[in-house]
Amino acid sequence: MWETYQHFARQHFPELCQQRPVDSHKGTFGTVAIIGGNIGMSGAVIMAARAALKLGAGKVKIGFAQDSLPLPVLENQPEIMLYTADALLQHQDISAWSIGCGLDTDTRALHTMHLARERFQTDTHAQVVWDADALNLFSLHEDLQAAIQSQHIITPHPTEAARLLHTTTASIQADRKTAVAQLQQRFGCISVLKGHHSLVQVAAQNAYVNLSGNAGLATAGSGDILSGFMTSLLAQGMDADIAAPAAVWLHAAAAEVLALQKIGPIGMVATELIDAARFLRNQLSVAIEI
Ligand SMILES: NC(=O)C1=CN([C@@H]2O[C@H](COP(=O)(O)OP(=O)(O)OC[C@H]3O[C@@H](n4cnc5c(N)ncnc54)[C@H](O)[C@@H]3O)[C@@H](O)[C@H]2O)[C@@H](O)CC1
Ligand SMILES: Nc1ncnc2c1ncn2[C@@H]1O[C@H](COP(=O)(O)OP(=O)(O)O)[C@@H](O)[C@H]1O
Repeated sequence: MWETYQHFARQHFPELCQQRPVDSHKGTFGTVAIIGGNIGMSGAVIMAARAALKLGAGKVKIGFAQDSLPLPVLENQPEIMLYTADALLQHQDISAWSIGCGLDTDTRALHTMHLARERFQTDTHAQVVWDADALNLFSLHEDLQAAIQSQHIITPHPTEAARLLHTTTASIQADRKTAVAQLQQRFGCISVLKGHHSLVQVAAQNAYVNLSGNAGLATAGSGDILSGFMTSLLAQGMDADIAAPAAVWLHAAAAEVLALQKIGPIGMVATELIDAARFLRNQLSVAIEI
């Protein structure tokens, strides 16, 4: 039943199909940092962090854009370490970052983005996925865009893309291929335009069209889960130009797995994608001989 997925992944994303080395340890699979989660949207970073952990990252840390921690421990995921965003942005052991889920655009969020700009303007080799309100803040405060490096990934949905390109959602949707190429050119980084048949533009001539997925993905937090998956693959050592399309494909394929199990598309919730993607990734590596 899973052969079609195995076949596709082996052809397009062989890195997703590799088994874990027998002598691996948690350091082998990197440390993820998820920055965002302003007051009322702690759930966004928690979802992204759980997605990163369960897709195989060695360690996962959350940095809440709040003055103090909203909770001392995640009771249903105590493996995840909790910090304020200000504290986590000082850590030196991070393999990959996701910045923006549930961040909001208020003065607290802006303060976090200024700290992020300071860090990534000098830490130029960092792996970063910019998502959600980080993108909205890039639109509102163009000076923040100095943080973006060529190996970074931006993941706007059509309305975020419209804000970034100072146009309307309708015009983005009218010509999505041109829009994603403009994002890549304008921001000089890997660009993902989300939505039905998400597009990934890695370089001027290098676009990937994702055909997996279903409308079950149209649910709150689904993008936060994608951000967690993508950052997890980066932390595990995948190059950004592969991690971006691979995460887009796996995230959408997980929705297909849930639909096959009759958990969706109607009423599927974002966190359900996590175990489905973990299941699928393990299926992909099952029959591979190294
Ligand atoms: N539990 C939580 O804490 C959650 C927090 N979230 C956060 O909420 C913040 C606001 O994000 P939102 O995206 O909800 O708000 P936005 O105002 O940025 O965008 C939502 C609107 O964008 C348009 N849009 C999105 N996808 C589209 C598509 N494929 N085609 C056409 N139009 C499309 C729709 O009009 C939609 O109502 C973000 O920081 C996000 O991370 C959300 O992820 C939901 C869950
Ligand atoms: N109709 C659809 N078909 C395929 N994928 C979809 C559809 N609607 C949404 N998605 C996917 O779901 C995710 C939604 O992300 P986003 O809009 O950022 O959600 P949120 O902000 O709630 O986390 C994206 O990966 C997008 O490509």
